[in-house]
Formats: sequence, structure tokens, C-alpha cells
Amino acid sequence: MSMSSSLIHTSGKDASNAKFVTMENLSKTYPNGTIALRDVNLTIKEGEFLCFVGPSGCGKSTIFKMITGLAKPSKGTLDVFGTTPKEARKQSDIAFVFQDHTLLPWSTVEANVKLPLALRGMDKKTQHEEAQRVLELVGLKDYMKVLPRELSGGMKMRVSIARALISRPKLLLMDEPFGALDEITRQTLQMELLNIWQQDKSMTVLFVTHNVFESVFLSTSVVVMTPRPGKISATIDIPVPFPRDESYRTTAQFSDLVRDVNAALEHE
Ligand SMILES: Nc1ncnc2c1ncn2[C@@H]1O[C@H](COP(=O)(O)OP(=O)(O)OP(=O)(O)O)[C@@H](O)[C@H]1O
Repeated sequence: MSMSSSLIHTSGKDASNAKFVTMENLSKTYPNGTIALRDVNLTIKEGEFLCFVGPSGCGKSTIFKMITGLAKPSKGTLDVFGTTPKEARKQSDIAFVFQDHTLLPWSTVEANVKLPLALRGMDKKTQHEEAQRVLELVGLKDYMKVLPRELSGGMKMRVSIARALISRPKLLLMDEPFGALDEITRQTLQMELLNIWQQDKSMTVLFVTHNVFESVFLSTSVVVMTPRPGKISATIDIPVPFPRDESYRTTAQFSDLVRDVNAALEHE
């Protein structure tokens, strides 16, 4: 079982320089006084694949909540696609994938995947065609009529990714999506996710992980965060061209980059 292996790979991401998401002195203090983030400055360009790593409580989820308009900044500015997070969210340009696949247990794979389009009242024929398109992307087109309980953990995550992709999001937010999977499935899904991302040059991915190896394998840059208060302590570019394949994991460059990210994490 794998996501489509017949994808056409390009020689690399052709990220434009357009500012896509910008944070300036972004800070968040929760009503109970917890300073979750202080003075975060970050410019995200279209087409980037950013991984956020850092210990528990450094504010990774808070950043995601603010990008999606679920939490308001206490200070500073956050600009998403040239507008406010709330407006950007209304345009359905942002999609999420969480560690918990959040599939409806009584609905088929197809119904789960179509849900974002059904909620928007899209016609049934287009819903079906779009479900076929994204399930093919994740290698599950033969499982449309199956219930989630009949699927493995890795397959459920693929369905969850398909449901996020069905809206053709400009920005895909992934909060530890592979954290509950075994290492082999995790590595397979990492490769498949990269293949999908490379097909759509305009999609930007923000990916939270506690796994330094995962961050170096996937990303164009790793954003290292530290807690109390949450802030960005380093941004490490991963200057390794795409497409990347499994052999990258065994290169000296991969080990060096893992060491660099670990060093940034230990610095604080
Ligand atoms: N609704 C809330 N009210 C009060 N404090 C909160 C709230 N949400 C988060 N916090 C606190 O803000 C800080 C940052 O939390 P956040 O969930 O953003 O961190 P995180 O890096 O995503 O952590 P983890 O890796 O454990 O998911 C933590 O100290 C947390 O306890």
C-alpha cells in the first residue's frame, strides 16, 4: 500500500519569493497569564515546507491556532495571504491534519474525504470526482466504500491527508501527523507526503514534529523553538534539493543537519 508512485517529480521546489504568512513580534498571553509566545518573527514564503521542532509547551500549537484564527494574538501582527487569519480561513485556503485522524467512524472513506466539500454545498458529482482524485493521490482509491475501522493506522492517516487535500489548500498545517505511527509506516508516509507536496508547487506546508530526523528529511527549513516563553531560537535551512529519496537518510549531509538541529535544541 502506498500513495501514488507514478507521480512526476520536478527537479525541485520553485518557491516564489512572495510573502505568504508573516509574523512580526507576535506574542500570545493566555487569560491565565501563561506567556505562550513572545516576539516571534517569521516570514513564510509560498511553496516552503517548514518543520517546527521544540519541546512540549514552546508554543507550536499556539502558532497554528493563531494562523487559523482560533486564537487571537495579544501583541504583534500576523498576516495570512495578505489578510487576517479569520478571512483567510473563510476562503477555505487552509487545511489541517492532526495526529488523531479524526475520521467519522460510521462514514465510509469516501464520505469522510468528501466532508469539507459537502459542508460547502458542492454538487455531488464534483464531490465524488474530487474524492477519487485525492484518494488516488494517497493510494487508497480502491477503499472508497470501506469504513475507517477496517483500515490500518497508516491508511487512516492517508485518508485524513486526502480529506485535507480535497480543498486544494494553499496552506497545509500538520500537527504531529505521524506521531502515533510505527517507524516504518512513518518513513513511508514521509516519502509519500513529499511526493504529493512536490506535485503542487504552490502548496505551503507547516509541520510540527518532535522528531528531528523527520524534520530534516521533510523540510526546506527547520524552525527550532524554545519554551517559557515560547520563541524561535534558530531557523536552519535544509539546502538539499528535491526530489529527495530514501538514500538521503544515510548521507553525511543528513547526519550533519540532524546534528545542527539537535545542537540548536540543546543550546537553550
Ligand atoms: N488555552 C490555554 N490556556 C492557558 N494556557 C495555555 C492554553 N493553551 C496552551 N497554553 C499554554 O501555552 C504554552 C504553549 O502551549 P502550546 O500548546 O502552544 O505548546 P506546544 O509547543 O504545541 O506543546 P506540545 O508540543 O506539548 O503540543 C504552554 O505552557 C501551555 O500550557
